[in-house]
Amino acid sequence: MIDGLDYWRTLEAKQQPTWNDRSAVEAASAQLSVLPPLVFAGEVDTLRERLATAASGNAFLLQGGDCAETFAGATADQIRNRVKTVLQMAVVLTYGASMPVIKMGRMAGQFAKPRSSDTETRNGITLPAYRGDIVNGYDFTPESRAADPARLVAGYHTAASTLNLIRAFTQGGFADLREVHHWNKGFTSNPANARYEDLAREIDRAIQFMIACGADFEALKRTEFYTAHEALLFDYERPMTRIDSRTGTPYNTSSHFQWIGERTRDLDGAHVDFLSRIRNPIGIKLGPSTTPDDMLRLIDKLDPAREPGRITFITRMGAGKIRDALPPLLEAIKASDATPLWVTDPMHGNGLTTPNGYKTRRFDDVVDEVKGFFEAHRAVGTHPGGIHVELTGDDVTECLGGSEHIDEHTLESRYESLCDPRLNHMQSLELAFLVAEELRNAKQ
Ligand SMILES: O=C[C@H](O)[C@H](O)COP(=O)(O)O
Ligand SMILES: C=C(OP(=O)(O)O)C(=O)O
Ligand SMILES: [Mn+2]
Repeated sequence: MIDGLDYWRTLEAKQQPTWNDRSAVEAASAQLSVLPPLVFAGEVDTLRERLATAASGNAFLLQGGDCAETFAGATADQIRNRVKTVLQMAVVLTYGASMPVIKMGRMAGQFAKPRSSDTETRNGITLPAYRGDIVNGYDFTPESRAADPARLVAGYHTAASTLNLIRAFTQGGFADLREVHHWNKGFTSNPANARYEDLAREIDRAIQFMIACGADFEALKRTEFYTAHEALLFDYERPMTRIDSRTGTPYNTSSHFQWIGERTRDLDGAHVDFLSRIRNPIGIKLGPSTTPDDMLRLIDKLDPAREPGRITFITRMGAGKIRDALPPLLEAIKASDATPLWVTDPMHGNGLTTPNGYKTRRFDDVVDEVKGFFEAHRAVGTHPGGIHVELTGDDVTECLGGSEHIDEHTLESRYESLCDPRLNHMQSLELAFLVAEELRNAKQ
């Protein structure tokens, strides 16, 4: 009989690749199962406590990173730029919220993608869809698009080196608050961002005040930084799940936090069952069709003990729908004994394809969904606890609008994402300033 951590094997597992060589997959999984864990269970417990603080209205979660990390993109420059962007956003949000901001990258493991279609057709030729670097290659050839089990182990090593650099940056002095603030001054001194100058000046005064008071800036040279990805691919997530020697309970050591995607959150499906059995804090994406009943049943299955910090709902409703779709869910939670953390993903409900063929999103729609999220929480009296965005620290042109006024034509110049469009460095900072304003209003 199969039970416990392997019970998912008896259930429907959606969005898995078609591997042609099952024995090679089993060999790769066996190899992964004896490689060192990427995170320590004690760090995961600390994160759960931090998220509990956010769920109770006393902290804010920032999750950001690529839609699909790539092996080629795991360079020092690109990792640094992403970490830097998250740190820059976090300073602005900390000030706006007057609360600690929990920093979390969609990094060091965000390699597997669910797709709307199993195949892609170009010029009459049909091949398997790209499912992320941990499964197959992006090049449109039969060889590259075939699922390759060797990529499972390559994914682990890429995650390990990415995480190593993240730890070095965030513990070794790169995260120094004064330095991060200095970078933000560079952003607001650009005339295109003059609108945010006042807020930047206020933050500046706050830091000068801290310096004058003799605040301990040594401690502010380091920061906690957590990793997260969608727990999609069983042949990676299962072997990375280990029994913690301290407590005898299972932790998925591939990252601190994993989430279940909108396409795989079926109550009776394999993903929900597997994640119900691990100790990590978990996220669940909720799209606009989610009913209060779906949501409450997910809580019963994934958090029967109602443990603070265990569940984060990441809503991705779309700017046009959030104001109608979110309040009934918030009301249902208010009337229950559950205390999830609420986070907005203003990206995945706002996709569109331009006539020239680019998958994109409008910056204005992203901002509008964030505003709708705050409005819904204000109306119901619940805590808008975080934001989840697809971003990069590079100057790509993938989302329309923002202070650089990226238009359909400009998308062609630097569109690099292999899956969904990301906010670029400037757009990410601009969003952070706008969210900081919302947080300030929410407090008033
Ligand atoms: O990142 C999310 C999904 O993988 C993505 O939105 C699916 O995109 P598709 O509709 O192009 O498959
Ligand atoms: C696949 C994703 O989102 P969702 O499951 O919300 O569509 C994602 O976060 O990249
Ligand atoms: Mn995506």
